[in-house]
Amino acid sequence: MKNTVDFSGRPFHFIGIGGIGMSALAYVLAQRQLPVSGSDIRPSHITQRLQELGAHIFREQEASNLQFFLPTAEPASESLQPATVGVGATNVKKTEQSLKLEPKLNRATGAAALPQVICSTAINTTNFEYLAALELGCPIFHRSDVLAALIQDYQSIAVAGTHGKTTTSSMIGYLLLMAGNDPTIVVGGEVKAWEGNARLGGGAYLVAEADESDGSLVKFSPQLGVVTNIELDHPDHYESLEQVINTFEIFASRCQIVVGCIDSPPVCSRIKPHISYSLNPDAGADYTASDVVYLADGITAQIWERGEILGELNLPLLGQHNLSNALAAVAVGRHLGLEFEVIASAIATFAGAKRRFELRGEVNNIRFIDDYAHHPSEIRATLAAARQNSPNQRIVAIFQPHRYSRTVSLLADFAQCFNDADLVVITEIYSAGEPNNGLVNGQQVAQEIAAYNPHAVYQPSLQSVVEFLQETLRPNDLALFLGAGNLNQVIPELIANFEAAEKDALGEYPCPV
Ligand SMILES: CC(=O)N[C@H]1[C@@H](OP(=O)(O)OP(=O)(O)OC[C@H]2O[C@@H](n3ccc(=O)[nH]c3=O)[C@H](O)[C@@H]2O)O[C@H](CO)[C@@H](O)[C@@H]1O[C@H](C)C(=O)O
Ligand SMILES: Nc1ncnc2c1ncn2[C@@H]1O[C@H](COP(=O)(O)OP(=O)(O)OP(=O)(O)O)[C@@H](O)[C@H]1O
Ligand SMILES: C[C@H](N)C(=O)O
Repeated sequence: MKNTVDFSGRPFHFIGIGGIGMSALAYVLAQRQLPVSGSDIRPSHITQRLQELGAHIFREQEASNLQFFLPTAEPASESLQPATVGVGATNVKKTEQSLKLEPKLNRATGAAALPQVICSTAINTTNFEYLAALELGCPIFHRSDVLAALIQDYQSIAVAGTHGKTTTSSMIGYLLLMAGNDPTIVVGGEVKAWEGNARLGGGAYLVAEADESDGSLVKFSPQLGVVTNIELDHPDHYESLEQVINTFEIFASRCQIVVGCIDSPPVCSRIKPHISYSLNPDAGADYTASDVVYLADGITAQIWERGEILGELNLPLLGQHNLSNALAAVAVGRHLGLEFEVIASAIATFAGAKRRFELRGEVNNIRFIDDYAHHPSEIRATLAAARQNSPNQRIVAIFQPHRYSRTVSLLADFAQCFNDADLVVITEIYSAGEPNNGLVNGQQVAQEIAAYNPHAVYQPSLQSVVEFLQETLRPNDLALFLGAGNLNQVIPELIANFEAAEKDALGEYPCPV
């Protein structure tokens, strides 16, 4: 019999628990008082938050982690002995410390004691903890199997699309929260309103992000599906745009109702949404906007529903791409029966998700902004928003290409998406766990961009980026950090350095005697 995810009390053990999708599920299950544990090779504030909830987090990823679920702590069999194992780049060693761990988990007997092991796509089949779970006979699921089961448990809204999933799903979750529906929310980014990427509510609705990167969104059967747009973004999984479209068609066929943006040609012609939205008032969509005014701190627009005006929307986000995301949220809210006034007043206070055009600080009239853009269309949209918002500032775009597969496949598009930047800094490619195929590197990306924007330079490392920007940034610059990897780690250091330099310049520090 095919295993089904058991929410009745059997333990969950997440391999890769610190992932943005994995941790959201782990959070909700832990909040539902289910036994949750997991491991991750990268401790973070996200794993720390789960630990504070009582989840058992193993800092090393090794076969013996699973021994702690067995009623007796018999030494593992020879084949499981993880004296020294390699996990990815991490050689881990069973340590005395780990033997002292006493899991705060219920100790059922026999097979029932074994946890349901949940794996991220980032966990490959050579992972020793995964292999140990297989050998012990644990039920093994993918992250999407747990999400699919949760989606079945609620009146669910699943937000899919190549770009804008996290922003749109977070906005929908937020407006349902503000409307008093107490939703459960599972998204791919961190949102201030619920201080993270997940929230357990007591209401009937679940709002989830439906990730297409590994094709697993075809498992979901939500009442309401949203498709924001469709492009090729994961050549590591899809051979062509046609394959991406086919996957979204399967997803859409499993939704009772589909809300879609018909400004995206494949959504318009292939998904054919039941409820449509468009930035073009003449496109004949069910929802659209007119009288759009782009302000310094957001956007106002008149919102229309099937030819009738609903009223004014004040969106505290920048860029027409976010107005498009907001139209999706309005369409969903209206479909769920909310008054436009309730929707508009909620969206007016939506602060967005972290790392989505997030202002990290301002020093000496230099603004430091963090954005998750890692696809040419996302970079183009975000630079257009920055240019619109700051027509008189010098825009310095610092971009960390993300995945070798995406960079080589979309190189021609990356070359032409930085035209709105006055200066472009390109770093070495962030692997995201991919092997370096040797087909492309950051310097080549900078060279390709320079053919269209002559002010493109290559700074290979995060340290060289810091040194370069300290010499280059000047008052009235907008420093826009673009990427989904670890580039944004340099922002706090840069801000601190500029603050120190400013204090020096103001003579606030006594001169050394
Ligand atoms: C790989 C993958 O499918 N990632 C997607 C999945 O997150 P999750 O499944 O949690 O994946 P992770 O965030 O990438 O986080 C993965 C976690 O796994 C650890 N690790 C990784 C390797 C290893 O050997 N051991 C080990 O512990 C590692 O340290 C990290 O914390 O779902 C999210 C929500 O939709 C997507 O945003 C996310 O990125 C998609 C692609 C995108 O938005 O395009
Ligand atoms: N509707 C949109 N069209 C194009 N770009 C967008 C759109 N919405 C957001 N973006 C850009 O894409 C970035 C990622 O946004 P978001 O995280 O909401 O999308 P996502 O689909 O969850 O991303 P991913 O799946 O790649 O992690 C944003 O920081 C912004 O630069
Ligand atoms: C950023 C996106 N989650 C990727 O891994 O490509």
